[in-house]
Order: sequence, then structure tokens, then C-alpha cells
Amino acid sequence: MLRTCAKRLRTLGSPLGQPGAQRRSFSSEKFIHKDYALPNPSWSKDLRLLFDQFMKKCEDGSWKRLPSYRQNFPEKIQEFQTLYLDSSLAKGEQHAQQFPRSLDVGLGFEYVMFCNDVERKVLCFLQVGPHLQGTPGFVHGGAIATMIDSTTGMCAFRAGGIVMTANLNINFRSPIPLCSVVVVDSQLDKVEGRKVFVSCNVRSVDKKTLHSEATGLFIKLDPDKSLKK
Ligand SMILES: CCCCCCCCCC(=O)SCCNC(=O)CCNC(=O)[C@H](O)C(C)(C)COP(=O)(O)OP(=O)(O)OC[C@H]1O[C@@H](n2cnc3c(N)ncnc32)[C@H](O)[C@@H]1OP(=O)(O)O
Repeated sequence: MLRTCAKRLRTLGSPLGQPGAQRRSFSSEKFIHKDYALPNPSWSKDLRLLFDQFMKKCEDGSWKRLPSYRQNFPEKIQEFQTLYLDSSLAKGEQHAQQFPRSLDVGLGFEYVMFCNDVERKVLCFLQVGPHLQGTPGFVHGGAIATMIDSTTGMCAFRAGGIVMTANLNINFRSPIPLCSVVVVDSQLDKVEGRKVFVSCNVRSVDKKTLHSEATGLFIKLDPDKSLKK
């Protein structure tokens, strides 16, 4: 599995394939808003098949593919700041990137999310790259938590608007092999006032292995309360 992973990355000319290769600078990417939730050469056959399968489901409008960017659009940052922050943008914030998209292509999180707003579900098809290792050969628990947080967070966002994670409870049932593809399946359970409850499981593509189960509590932000920086 790891050998296949390394081979695919060499074709991409990633730092793993070319030791000492330079990372791209922030400035070259600054205002380029590329959609990363689209196939690239690091995607395995499994990820590509799931992508194609769900793109077909999008044709009747029941499912939607969610685009995904490294950086927030400046107007979105401005809107968030105006509504929820009481201080000016911190230095360096113009270089901020979405954490799950911040690793080079193929090395970290390769994923695409699809939502079904009638069923109140968000699915994430995730390929876990070689830089997400925890126990040798397996994915780090924090990396799994990141994608559970992102997927359940997106599910809560679609129901409740701008939210923050207040509680995330994860049971790790079986380790995820590095470079494999898994399905993160999140479901909105209920909304009670500002509280949005979401549950989630992470399974292998063939659904035979349950890797993790989780529940999340998200709180809709209150524009009358500023977040402190
Ligand atoms: C495009 C979008 C895609 C989204 C994907 C991104 C996913 C990533 C999301 C994150 O990782 S966010 C980062 C991690 N989270 C944080 O840093 C949040 C830190 N916590 C806070 O800032 C505040 O605690 C929070 C905004 C969550 C809530 O503060 P508030 O002052 O707005 O709420 P408040 O304390 O008044 O509580 C509102 C209700 O929620 C309940 N509550 C709050 N925190 C709770 C908690 N931890 N457990 C249980 N209940 C909680 C609280 O009891 C109350 O219940 P009642 O209305 O019934 O009285």
C-alpha cells in the first residue's frame, strides 16, 4: 500500500519523490482559489470511483459536491470579522490556510465532500496520505479527528450557518491503514436553539470495517457575542 502511495506521488513530483524539493511560496498562491475537491493524479482508483459515483448522484440535484479551497475568500473573512470579532485582522492572517488543505497534494488529506440537504447528510470521501502517520503504517488519531470535525462541522453549518465545535466525542474502533480511502458519513441528529447535534461514522470503502464513531455538538455563533482573539 505504501509503495503504491509513493509511486503515485513520484508522478506528481512531490517532496516525497524528490528529496529537497522546494515548497511553493505563499505569495505564488496568494489569491489563487483553486477548487481542491476535484480529482488529481494522487487520487487512487477507490477515491476516483466514489467521486464518479456521487457525481452521477448529483445529476438529479439530490446530492451536491462541495467545492473546497485552501484560503478563505477575503470578503468571507471580512464578513466573519465584522459579525463575530472585535479586533482587526491579526498579522499573517492573509497567509492563513484551511488546515486540512494545507499539506502538499497527495501527502495529507485528499478528499471531497458531498451533501444531501433533504437527508441532512454530509459524506466525505477521504484518502489519507503518508504524512498523516501515527502508529507505523496507520493514520494518526488527530488526523482522523480533523476530518471528523470538518465533515460533521460542514453538516452542522448546512443546518445552522456559522458554528463552532463545542464538543467532539470519538471512539476509535479499528486503525485506518495509511494511504487507504475511507468514508466519513455524518448525519444531523437535531437542532435545539443554538445547539446543533451531529453523529458520524468512519468506514472502509467496502463498509465492512468500522474505523470510528463520533458525535459532535456545534454551537451557532451569536452575533451579539464577540469571539476574543
Ligand atoms: C464552511 C464551514 C465548514 C465548517 C467546518 C469546520 C469545522 C471546524 C470547526 C472547528 O474546529 S471550530 C474550533 C474548535 N472550537 C472552538 O475553538 C470553540 C471554543 N468555544 C467557544 O468559542 C465557545 O464555547 C462557543 C462559541 C462554542 C460557545 O460559546 P457561546 O458563548 O456562544 O455559547 P454559550 O456558552 O452561551 O452556550 C450556548 C449553549 O450551548 C451550550 N454549550 C456550550 N458549550 C458546550 C459544551 N462544550 N458542551 C455542552 N453544551 C455546551 C451551553 O450550555 C448553552 O446551552 P443552553 O442554550 O441550553 O443554555
